[in-house]
Amino acid sequence: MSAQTGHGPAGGAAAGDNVIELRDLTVAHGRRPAVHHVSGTFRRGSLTALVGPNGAGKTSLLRAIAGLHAPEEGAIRRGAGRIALLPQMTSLDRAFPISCLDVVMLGHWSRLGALRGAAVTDRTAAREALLAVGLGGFERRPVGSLSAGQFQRLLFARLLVEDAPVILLDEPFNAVDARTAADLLRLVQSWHGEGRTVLAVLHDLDLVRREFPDCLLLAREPIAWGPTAEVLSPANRLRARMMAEGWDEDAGNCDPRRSGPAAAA
Ligand SMILES: Nc1ncnc2c1ncn2[C@@H]1O[C@H](COP(=O)(O)OP(=O)(O)OP(=O)(O)O)[C@@H](O)[C@H]1O
Repeated sequence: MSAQTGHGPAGGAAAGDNVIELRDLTVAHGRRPAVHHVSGTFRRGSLTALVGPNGAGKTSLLRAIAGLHAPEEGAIRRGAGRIALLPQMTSLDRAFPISCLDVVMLGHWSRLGALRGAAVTDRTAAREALLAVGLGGFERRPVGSLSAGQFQRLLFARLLVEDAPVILLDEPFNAVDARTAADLLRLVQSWHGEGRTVLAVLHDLDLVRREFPDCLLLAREPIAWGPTAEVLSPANRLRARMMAEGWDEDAGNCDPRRSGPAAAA
């Protein structure tokens, strides 16, 4: 498969290229919108950074795309293929008594179903995934004994065996050292090279400019979506900051007749 880039509100691609399409999407907690009026498409093979201030709705949007949070309004059209999600590390309970190999095996079960017994080849693939993320020999280690960086490597090993065409990453390089971040970034780049569609929540804008061809800048609503250099203009970043600062946490849903992103990339 060859990698493609380019997507956003303007679209322009053939429908089959659009792996995920957001139609005037609002995601809410209770009746309070976390993010609203997002419209646009992620093209097959695109590599997109999802950026924005704290509380901008990035995690909420990611979870909605993954199917873990139903839209309050609007719709998400998902093309064929599974979606794998790497949650924020802080949201995971690492005290759970489970071995590293078993965590990686969970990637098989999400792909093939929990009722199917593990085959020898599945265990081999899980061991190979551990090796690929630099955790060879960690098979029997309880996850609770891992450092933050090792734990993130482990979750990437699980993504490797999940083998999903669409991969969502929530702050994948948070709380890991530079070497671990570089190793994990190489995996992300290899997924992009294989034609997978990758969307990653990130805060490091220098990294985004260097490594992510496309970007969605969010501040409860899309500020801009498209080629990274254009999206991360000083004017767009200022607007995102002002939108985030001016947001009323207690506001309910707004007029549903309003639609479309605030600004196209
Ligand atoms: N489970 C929840 N229940 C109620 N409100 C929530 C919940 N999760 C998120 N929110 C609210 O939704 C809004 C968006 O949060 P979200 O975590 O999606 O933002 P974010 O851009 O990922 O933030 P950060 O960069 O700080 O991780 C915030 O106001 C947050 O308080």
